[in-house]
Amino acid sequence: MIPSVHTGTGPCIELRRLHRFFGKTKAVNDISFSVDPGHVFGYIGPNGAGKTTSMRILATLDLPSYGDAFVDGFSVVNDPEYVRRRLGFMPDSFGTYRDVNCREYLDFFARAYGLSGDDRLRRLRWVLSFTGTEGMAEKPIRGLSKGMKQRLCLGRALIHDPAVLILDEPAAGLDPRARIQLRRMIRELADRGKTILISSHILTELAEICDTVGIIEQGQLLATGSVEQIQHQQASHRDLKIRILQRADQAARWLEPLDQVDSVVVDGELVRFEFHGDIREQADLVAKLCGEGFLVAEIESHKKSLEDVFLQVTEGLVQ
Ligand SMILES: Nc1ncnc2c1ncn2[C@@H]1O[C@H](COP(=O)(O)OP(=O)(O)OP(=O)(O)O)[C@@H](O)[C@H]1O
Repeated sequence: MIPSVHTGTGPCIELRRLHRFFGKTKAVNDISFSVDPGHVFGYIGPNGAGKTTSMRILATLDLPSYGDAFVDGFSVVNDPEYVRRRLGFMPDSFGTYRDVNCREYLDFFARAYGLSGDDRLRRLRWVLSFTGTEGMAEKPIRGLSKGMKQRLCLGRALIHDPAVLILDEPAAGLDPRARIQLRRMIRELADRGKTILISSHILTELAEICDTVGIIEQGQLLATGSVEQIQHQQASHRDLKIRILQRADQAARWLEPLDQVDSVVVDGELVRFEFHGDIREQADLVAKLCGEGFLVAEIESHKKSLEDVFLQVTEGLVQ
């Protein structure tokens, strides 16, 4: 019996120096990372970054040019049969099974995974209920909305109760409510012990549900860590607005030559500038201003938004 959650002690998903070349295109160019059991890893990158290629390798649908990927320590190259039973893959495009209904569709995949008898029926009932598709069970797939098709596709990935889920842009094309519902489902699956790799173009989309994110561009991992860590690493640049009672113009002249200060603008009592430093250095700066006798009355400090961080890390390069 294959366990439905990870039972070992090592990482549940691991990419080790993974490479995949298509002619001259380095779709995946030396990517390594690992995902701990029960964690959600957000794989974020612009079009053509290499997300789908690496996910397809993990799902044993393609092979690396060099390197390897592992599920529960089993290699996608050497043990693809084992890996396939342990993971559920939701591709970025839904297959064409227009004339079968949802129950028949899920039943087909349940049988393909070797489920039979009461086990199969129980699993079908659970998947229809979890994905909120039970009301659609007898409806032909051709009549489903995009959101319902995505739910059914997630149901297919879950039908054999895999420990690992690889979800390639599951939220693409969904309306805001459907996105929120999908996020809730993914978080619930992680809380039940599933290990999840999920891709998106949009960092903010995944920020709430991911334990860790990796930002990928042109086949390379540019940054990895929790959303807070990445934001902190990249947010060495803040917009500061300081209200200085009296002598604001003198304070601006004092600030201008400092290495960490740029683009100083004075507007009455307000002094606005870009500050290249962390929160500690910001505190030091304010202390020095006070030490110089300036009456600092208010401070507003704006960290970079997640969108800004994403744009800063990636260069918008397409190959
Ligand atoms: N079968 C293939 N043959 C040739 N080139 C390919 C093939 N599959 C992918 N590529 C190329 O590899 C690069 C990475 O593509 P991939 O689909 O992995 O990116 P992605 O991050 O998933 O992009 P998107 O967000 O647009 O789906 C692209 O330049 C793409 O054109």
